[in-house]
Amino acid sequence: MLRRFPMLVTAAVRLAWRASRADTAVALGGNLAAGVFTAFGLLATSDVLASLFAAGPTPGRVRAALPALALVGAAAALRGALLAAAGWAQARLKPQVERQAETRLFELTTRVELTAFDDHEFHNAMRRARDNGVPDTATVVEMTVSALTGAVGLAAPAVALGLLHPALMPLLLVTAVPAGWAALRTARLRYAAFYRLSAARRRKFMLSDLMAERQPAAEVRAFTLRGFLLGEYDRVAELEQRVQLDVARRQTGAKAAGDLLTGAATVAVYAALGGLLAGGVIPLSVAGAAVLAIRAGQSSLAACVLSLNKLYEAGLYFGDYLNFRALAAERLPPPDGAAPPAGDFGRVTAEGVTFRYPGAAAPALTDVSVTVRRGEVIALVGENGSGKTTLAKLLAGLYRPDSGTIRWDDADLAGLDGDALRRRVAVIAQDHTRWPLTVRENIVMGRPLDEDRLAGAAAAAGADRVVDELPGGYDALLDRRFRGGHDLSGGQWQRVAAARGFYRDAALVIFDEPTSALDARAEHALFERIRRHADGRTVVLITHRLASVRFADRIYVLDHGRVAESGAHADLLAADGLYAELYRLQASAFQPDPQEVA
Ligand SMILES: Nc1ncnc2c1ncn2[C@@H]1O[C@H](COP(=O)(O)OP(=O)(O)OP(=O)(O)O)[C@@H](O)[C@H]1O
Repeated sequence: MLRRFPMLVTAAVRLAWRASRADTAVALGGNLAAGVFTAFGLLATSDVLASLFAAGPTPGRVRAALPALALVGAAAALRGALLAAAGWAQARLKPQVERQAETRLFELTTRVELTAFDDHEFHNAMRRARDNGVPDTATVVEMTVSALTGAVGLAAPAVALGLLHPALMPLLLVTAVPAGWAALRTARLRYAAFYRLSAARRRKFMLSDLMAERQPAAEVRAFTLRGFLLGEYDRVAELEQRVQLDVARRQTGAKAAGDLLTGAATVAVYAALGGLLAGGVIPLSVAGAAVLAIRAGQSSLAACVLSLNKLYEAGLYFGDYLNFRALAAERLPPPDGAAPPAGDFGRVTAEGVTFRYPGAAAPALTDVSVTVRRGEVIALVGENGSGKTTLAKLLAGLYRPDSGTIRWDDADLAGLDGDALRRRVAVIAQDHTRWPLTVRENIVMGRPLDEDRLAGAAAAAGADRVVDELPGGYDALLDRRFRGGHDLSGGQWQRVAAARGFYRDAALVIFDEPTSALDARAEHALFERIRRHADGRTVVLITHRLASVRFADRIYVLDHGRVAESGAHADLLAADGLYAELYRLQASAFQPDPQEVA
C-alpha cells in the first residue's frame, strides 16, 4: 500500500487537476485549511478547560473562559464553511473526472491496431478497465481527497496533543494501526476475488446477453437452448457465489480482529492517560482536552481508514485502468505516419505478404502478391477460410503484414498515417455492422451529408426501395429496441451496407461478399453497378458467385492463404486448375436435369 499510495495519489490528483483546476484546488485547499482550524479549536478548548478548572468562584471562571470559548466557536464556524466549500468542489469533481477517464479510454479503444481485438488479454484488460476502472477513477479522486481530509483531521488533534504534552501524540497513533490493517486486508481480499473472477464474469455477461438480448432470442428458442444456457449460467454463477462467500467469511474475520485490537489499543491509551494524570505529568485540564482530542482524532481516524480502504480498493481497479491505458498505448499505430500520396493512385500492390493473426497456429496469408490498377476490378475467390477477407483488410490498411509490403503506387502503407489512408478506402465487410442509427446515418457514416449523393448511393445499391417502404424514409431508426425503431431483412441490410460503399466515394473500394443475401435480380444489378463504379477507382471484389466474377479484370484464386492461380476468367478456365473446378461445380448446379427437361 505504501509503495502504491504515492503513485495513486499523484495519478488521481493529476487527473482531477486536468478535469477542473478550480474544483481540485478548492477541494484540497479547503480540507487542509479546515484541519488547521480543527487543531486551533482543540487548543482553544484546552484553554477553556484550563479556565474552568482554575481555582476561584465559578462565575469568574466562566467569564475567564469566554474569550477562549469565542475562539472555539469561530474556529468551528470557519471549519464548517471551509468543509462545505470543499465538499461542494469534491462533488463537482466526480462527474468531471469520470467523463475525462471514459473519454480517454474510448480515445484509445477506437485507435488501437485492429489486431488488439483478436487478443483475449486485451479484451480482459479492457473489460476490467471499462466496467470497474472508469467508475472507480472518480472514487479514487474522491477518496484521495477524503483520505487527505481524514489525515488532516487526524494530524490536527495529534499536533494539538503534541502541543499539550509530547507524550500524548503517539498514544493517538497507536489506535490507528489495527483499524488500518483490517481495512487494507478486506480491500485486498475483495480485489483478489474480483481478479480471479474476471474471466468467469465476462462469460457470465456473455451468457446473460445471449439469454436477454433481442438478436439471439429467436435462435435460443429455435434450437431449444434455454436449458443449456441456464445450466452454463448456473455453473459460472455457482463459482462466483462460492468465491464471494469465501471472501465474506475472511473479510468478517479480518474486521473482527481489527475491531478487537482497536478496542484493546483504546483501553491502553486511556490507561496511559490515567497514568500520566495520576503521576502529575499533566494537569486535569490537559487530560480533559486530550480526551476530546483523542475522540476527535479517532473519529477522523475512522473516516480516514474508511477512505483509505475505499481508496486502496478503488486504487486497484484504477491501477487496471492505468495498466490498460499503457497496454493500449503500446498497440497504437506509429504516430508519425506520412500522408498518403495526393490525388488518385495508379496502383495498389501487395508483394510477398505474410500475415498471422495473434495467437493463431498458422499464418492466414503466406507470401501473397497481388496488383490492382486504377479502373480495374479484381476478384478474390477461393474456398472458406482461404484468406480472402484477411487479404482485403491488409490492402485497406486495417492490418499490417508481418512481412512483405503493401504499396499505394510507391508509398509503403507501413509508413502512412492509418486514418488518412482509410479515409480514402471503403470497406463493405462481409459481417458489416447493423448500426443502431437512422438509415441516413447508416449510409453517410460520419461523412458530410450530401442529399444528392445519398440518393445516388442508395439507388446504386438498391437501398432506395428499402427506404421507400420505411415509414420514416431516411430518418427511420434501424433498431427495434428503441421506440419507433425498425428492423430490416438480411438482404435489405446488405443493400444499405453496399450504399455506404457507394456514398463514400473512395479511391479503393472493397466489397466483401456484397450479394450473399441478395435476391437474383438485386445481385445482378449490384454486380453491374460495381463494374461501373470501378471507373476511375479501384475495386476489390470478394465473392463465391463465380458467374459474377467473369467480368473482373483479374481473378486471384486463394488456397490455404496462398495465391494458387491468377488471371482472367477465360485463362483460368483454360488452365483447368482450382478455379475451373470450382466454376464447373457451380455451373453444374444450373444445368437442366435431363429428366426435368423431358
Ligand atoms: N480474427 C481472427 N483471428 C484468428 N484467425 C482468424 C481471424 N479471422 C480469420 N481467421 C482465420 O484466418 C483464415 C482466413 O480467414 P478469412 O476470413 O480471411 O477467410 P475467407 O477466405 O475470407 O473465408 P470465407 O470465404 O469463409 O469468408 C481462416 O483460417 C480463419 O480461421
